[in-house]
Amino acid sequence: MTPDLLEQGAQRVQQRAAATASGGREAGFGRPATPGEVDLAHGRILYLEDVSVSFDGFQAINGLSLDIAPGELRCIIGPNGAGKTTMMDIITGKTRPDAGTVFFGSTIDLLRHTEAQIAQLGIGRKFQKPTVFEQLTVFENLELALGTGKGVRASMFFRLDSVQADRVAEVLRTIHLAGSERRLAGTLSHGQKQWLEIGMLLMQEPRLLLLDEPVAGMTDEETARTAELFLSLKGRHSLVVVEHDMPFVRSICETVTVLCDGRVLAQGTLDQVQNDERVIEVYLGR
Ligand SMILES: Nc1ncnc2c1ncn2[C@@H]1O[C@H](COP(=O)(O)OP(=O)(O)OP(=O)(O)O)[C@@H](O)[C@H]1O
Repeated sequence: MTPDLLEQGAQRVQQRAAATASGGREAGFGRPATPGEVDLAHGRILYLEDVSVSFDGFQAINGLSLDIAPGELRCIIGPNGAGKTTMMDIITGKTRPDAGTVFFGSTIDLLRHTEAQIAQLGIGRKFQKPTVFEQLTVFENLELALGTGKGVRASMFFRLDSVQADRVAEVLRTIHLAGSERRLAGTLSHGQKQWLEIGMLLMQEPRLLLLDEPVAGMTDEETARTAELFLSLKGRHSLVVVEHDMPFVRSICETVTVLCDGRVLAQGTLDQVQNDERVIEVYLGR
């Protein structure tokens, strides 16, 4: 364990003591926190310590510790079955670990929140396959993600308030779909559908985005534009990207984490981890 992790663990013990004395309110326990309340005082937006989960006796995650800084763009790589998807499932509340700690900022214990609450807290997840509404326009998909509560077909751009309209326009530019807002989503290319789905997540202004193999199936040009997109999101959002495409990883990431057998095997620049004997062994030696 790094000194950093030790220090944070000690801080959480203190917070737990405060939570006991106060009914948990100060520490953010026992109540759904609201978006925007993420406490970044300790320089971590996401923090996992010693997380484990097994399925029918198989240890899919095995003492996994990881922390992500606010605004960071982190890539997670690892061989098939390393536990990457299970890790995302744990962060988003889909899978409950048997042991360990998972915090959003310093005070929000994600293990005390439901999957729906975690999404509302500002953690957006994108699965590998695009899941946009193909029969709706690009604009309608984004509007739906805004959750205006209006009927989809009845909703028109000018009915949004100016802040919402500005937000849609900004997201359209960010995802390279400005000028395509009236197109049916079903007519978009695979890459454009992926960008639209990312845009739908951005409408919720997430603090943290979890992206599972975002460039799988994309053309080289779409992959390059996705790299630009992610680099433009970094800073304002934190991104955790699971990806097998190494040239893409190289184009976006400063720090790469290698998972294997449900834990962190190595971490560093892509060059550092690619030259690590243990990493070479798990990628080539099996
Ligand atoms: N619900 C489950 N029940 C049983 N085993 C599971 C379950 N979910 C995951 N596993 C197992 O846990 C291990 C980790 O799976 P996971 O999907 O997290 O790996 P991954 O790193 O995402 O792999 P890939 O790169 O192939 O997507 C695998 O051996 C998988 O078969």
